[in-house]
Amino acid sequence: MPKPNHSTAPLPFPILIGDIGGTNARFSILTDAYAEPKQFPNVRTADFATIDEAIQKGVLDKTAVQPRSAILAVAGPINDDEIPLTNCDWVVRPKTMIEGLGIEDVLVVNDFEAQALAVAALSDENRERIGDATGDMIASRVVLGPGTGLGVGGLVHAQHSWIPVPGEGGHVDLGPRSKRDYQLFPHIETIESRVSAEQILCGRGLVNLYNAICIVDGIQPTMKDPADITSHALAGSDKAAVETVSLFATYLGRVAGDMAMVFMARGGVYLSGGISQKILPALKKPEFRMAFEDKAPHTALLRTIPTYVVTHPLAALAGLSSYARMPANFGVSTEGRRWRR
Ligand SMILES: Nc1ncnc2c1ncn2[C@@H]1O[C@H](COP(=O)(O)OP(=O)(O)OP(=O)(O)O)[C@@H](O)[C@H]1O
Repeated sequence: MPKPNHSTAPLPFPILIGDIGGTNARFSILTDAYAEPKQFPNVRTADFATIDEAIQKGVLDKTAVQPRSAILAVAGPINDDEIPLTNCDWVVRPKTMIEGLGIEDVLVVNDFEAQALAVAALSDENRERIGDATGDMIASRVVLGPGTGLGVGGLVHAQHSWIPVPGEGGHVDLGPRSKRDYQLFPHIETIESRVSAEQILCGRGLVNLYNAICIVDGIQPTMKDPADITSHALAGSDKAAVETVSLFATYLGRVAGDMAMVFMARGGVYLSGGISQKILPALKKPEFRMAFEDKAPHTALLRTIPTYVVTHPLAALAGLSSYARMPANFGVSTEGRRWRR
């Protein structure tokens, strides 16, 4: 019977690497520490009843390589032998995987830990800088990802290693500051009467903010899809959409600046998730960076911290691969989330 195991011994190669999102799951296999990962086509989670079936049909049936271990990044807390995913019906059951898929060792981590691992070493081709602050200081970092929700992960640099810190940073309070904020915030849909950052800084949050603007300005909302709002905003073809994305950039800058202070992220703040890349031109306008730096009494500190949008198409997989190759460079906790035959 497979058992939970806290071993920090390296996982044996070949290693199956998986980034399991709500809509898509992405897989690759690392055959050894030096080889390029063997990449498999994205799997749509809705196309398979279980993750085990998706791994069998989407990966194992397509290669002669039998992985001995697996590292899987999932959206959601890892508290038990059964890990339900936040935005799809799959349940990750490492014990069942070990029994059914010929894998002997499974480590499950949080999706934003994987994103954090990725930003330890991201080359310039895989990121786009926002603002003038530059530098690749070996120092703590933060990643924020507005997508279906708002994920936040810290990457603390301590004792010569990178320590990813999973958390629920997307659920911090977000408060009004400007006169316009005070008009709009009473109309932002709350969660148990609270405006958490995720009520605004994600796909449905964009719609929430757009609706509040329409209410205050007395206009009929015409858009329900976040992608419509951002495309009208970028094209400059709808005034409320333009303001929505401008304020989204301001609020994202505000929360990103807060996270930078919490983690003393002199190494940089990285924006990932489905939305950041799509609104890159809006993030390059002054609002994001102004809000990021507007952190008295620490404005001078924030001015020195670089901010980037992650443009790597498979950043989480890249982060997990770096860890799988060189586990000694990272302080990844395995307690309660590693299972071995
Ligand atoms: N062009 C766009 N502008 C604004 N929002 C968008 C755009 N395209 C997608 N979105 C929103 O982004 C969210 C999806 O984000 P993301 O791609 O990060 O998903 P995810 O939760 O990581 O899931 P998965 O990993 O399965 O893709 C949805 O709310 C979607 O409506």
